[in-house]
Amino acid sequence: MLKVPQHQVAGHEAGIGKLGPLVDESGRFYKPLQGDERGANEVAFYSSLSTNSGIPEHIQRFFPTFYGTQLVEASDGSGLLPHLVLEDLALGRVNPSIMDVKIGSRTWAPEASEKYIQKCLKKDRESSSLSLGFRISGLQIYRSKELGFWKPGKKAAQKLSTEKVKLVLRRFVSSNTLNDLDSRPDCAFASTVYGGSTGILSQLLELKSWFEDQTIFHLYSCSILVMFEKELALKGKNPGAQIKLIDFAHVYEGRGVIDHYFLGGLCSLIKFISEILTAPNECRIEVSAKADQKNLTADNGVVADHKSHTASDNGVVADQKNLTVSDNGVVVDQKYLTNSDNGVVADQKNLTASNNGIIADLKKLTDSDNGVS
Ligand SMILES: O=P(O)(O)O[C@@H]1[C@@H](OP(=O)(O)O)[C@H](OP(=O)(O)O)[C@H](O)[C@H](OP(=O)(O)O)[C@H]1OP(=O)(O)O
Ligand SMILES: Nc1ncnc2c1ncn2[C@@H]1O[C@H](COP(=O)(O)OP(=O)(O)O)[C@@H](O)[C@H]1O
Repeated sequence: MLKVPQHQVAGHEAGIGKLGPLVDESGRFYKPLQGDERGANEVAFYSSLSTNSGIPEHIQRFFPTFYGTQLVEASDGSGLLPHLVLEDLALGRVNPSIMDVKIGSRTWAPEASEKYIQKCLKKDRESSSLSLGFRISGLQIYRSKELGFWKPGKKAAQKLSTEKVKLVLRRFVSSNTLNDLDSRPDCAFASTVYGGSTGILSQLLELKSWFEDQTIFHLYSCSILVMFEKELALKGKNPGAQIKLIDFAHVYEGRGVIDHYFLGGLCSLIKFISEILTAPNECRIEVSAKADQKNLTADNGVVADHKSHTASDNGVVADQKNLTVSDNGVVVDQKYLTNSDNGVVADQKNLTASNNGIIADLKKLTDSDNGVS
């Protein structure tokens, strides 16, 4: 018997007349295949995963197990429809706190249609994607038996300001999680959930080290699902802190190029989580938009990371140089985010001269979005 997942925090939801994922009791998660290339993309990605020698075993564990596709009764009542059959990541968790973090400052693949790009660009601008390199697509934080979960609506979660996103990363591991965002989070579970050799930070760092090398895939609009169980943490037990990569409808071939969008967003997330571990009590709640932006520009992690790559001279630099001259747009995009008032124009002129598809992207970003400074 298939039912609606109890702990879904983002994405399309099953309901009356609504197509969304379903779960069974044996621990399988059925995600309906989108009829267009998104469904085909995701199947192709999962099908290639286990046999792809470029993905080491210790990285394979970050993906849900894939059990193929199956025709099942769709949740919207439209009859039998092919679904991806995946491991149900919430199986065995009683009251999990879950956060869906969509990684990347840009969430559309290069092949996307103009209409789809506009839709994504709007969401990227209106969320923290453009400024932080990631956004919270949805979340639930377990509070207590009496209070249940704090689960802001999907749209509300996505519209959180950059400061609020940082605050939510703290609330996620706090014991004083009331409904309002004004209370100062105590970060009581930061060290057990984010920290330690098996904690979230350590897992994110492992993923990062792979993304520093891998050039097989570019994962647009992919999410990191972050999970743990507060009740276990309270009992002094292992809280089951875990990250998993999900949503591969917009995977694109890497063609020998580093996935800078994903890597940049991942570094940014790592930076904020590291900060929580090093300074769990330093929580600035009120910061003016301008100060916030300054802070991001100077200290956003995406930038810092690129700086450190540059300084470390480890091949990424050469890569970035190639990317710049080969009109890839990634580096320029980073520049755009970093120094919107310098250098970018020259670069964009070069790019425009080369007249490829990426220029159009940059134009969109430039013409209509030069308020990011
Ligand atoms: O339609 P919406 O507004 O729910 O958008 C979906 C997004 O939900 P959101 O509201 O941004 O959380 C949804 O985002 P999340 O997975 O929820 O982060 C996807 O971006 C989805 O696109 P696709 O199926 O991956 O191509 C988006 O679906 P499409 O409408 O583009 O198919
Ligand atoms: N394998 C899984 N097991 C459990 N929950 C999942 C799994 N995959 C996704 N989810 C839940 O469903 C949500 C949406 O998943 P996603 O693949 O992004 O769908 P969509 O393409 O509709 O956006 C996630 O935020 C998560 O809560």
